[in-house]
Amino acid sequence: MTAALRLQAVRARYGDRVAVAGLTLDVAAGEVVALIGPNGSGKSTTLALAAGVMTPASGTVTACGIDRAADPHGYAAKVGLVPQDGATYDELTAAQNLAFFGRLYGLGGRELRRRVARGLSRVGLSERAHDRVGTLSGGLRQRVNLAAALLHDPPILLLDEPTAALDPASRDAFLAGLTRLRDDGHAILFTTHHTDETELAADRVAVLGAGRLVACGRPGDVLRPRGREVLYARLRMPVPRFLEKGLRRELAPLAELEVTGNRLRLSADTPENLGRALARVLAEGLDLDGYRSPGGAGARAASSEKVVR
Ligand SMILES: Nc1ncnc2c1ncn2[C@@H]1O[C@H](COP(=O)(O)OP(=O)(O)OP(=O)(O)O)[C@@H](O)[C@H]1O
Repeated sequence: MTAALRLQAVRARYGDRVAVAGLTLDVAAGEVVALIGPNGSGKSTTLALAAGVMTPASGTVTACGIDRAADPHGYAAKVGLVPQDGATYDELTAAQNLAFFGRLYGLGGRELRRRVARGLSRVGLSERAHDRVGTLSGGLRQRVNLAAALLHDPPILLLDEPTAALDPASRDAFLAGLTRLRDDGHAILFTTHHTDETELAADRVAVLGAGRLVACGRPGDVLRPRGREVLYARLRMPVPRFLEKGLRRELAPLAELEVTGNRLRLSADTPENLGRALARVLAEGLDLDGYRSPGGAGARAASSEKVVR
């Protein structure tokens, strides 16, 4: 695969503090790469470098073959950024926000109106075009941010913790939207603190530690301890805290259970133990909407007969 975004031996510092210490990373067209790492490991700085809003101390950054140092305007046309705190104005409507960003890219008149309408439709917000962004839910606001980043049709999309403020259902919908953009051929780099998101939405995960790439590969290979089986399921109803605690204790000999919002994650050392643990979860009366094993064949309907032998 040819790289759409290429960071080569990039270093960046704030004063004396080195934030990125010689990073080489490619993202191909039609690929989603998740950037993870502890606080302060250089994720946001890497995105700022990739977005062309920060100049590296050394190394090169190219987007679709355009060198950011040689042609900053040409480079900017190739990348769209959704910053960590969003970029939209609460007092403006969704359409006014997009028009504002369009003008920054030199668009105007009929072409601007066309792009704004298309941008809103692309993220499913045509109906809310004239609502002030401050009145929208976090998930809808994030979709306006996404439409703003895509207004100039960049082939490369960069997102800094795009799901941090979203509830689990909005997060799933947002990640599904990223997958669609990936399937349309976009190269996508996003940062996250949630490893389950990398398994669900990313083709590769890049792990940063102190500004260096410490691991890079398929999420299952990089993040899952060898030989460990993982399964995700969506719950139709939240699990009461006391039940979650009791279940976690009961499952401990077989599997580890994690519940985040309406998402449940089970991991075990063998497929058999994973199946037994899932059977216990179902026997407990937990209503699952669907389950998915990242290494497996994808989403299937939840049903005890299918998995418990
Ligand atoms: N504006 C700044 N001025 C000085 N130092 C900074 C600045 N921004 C970041 N740093 C430092 O650079 C390093 C990398 O920070 P960065 O924000 O890129 O990490 P991060 O992995 O995104 O962290 P987080 O997960 O907390 O968002 C850290 O040591 C941080 O303290």
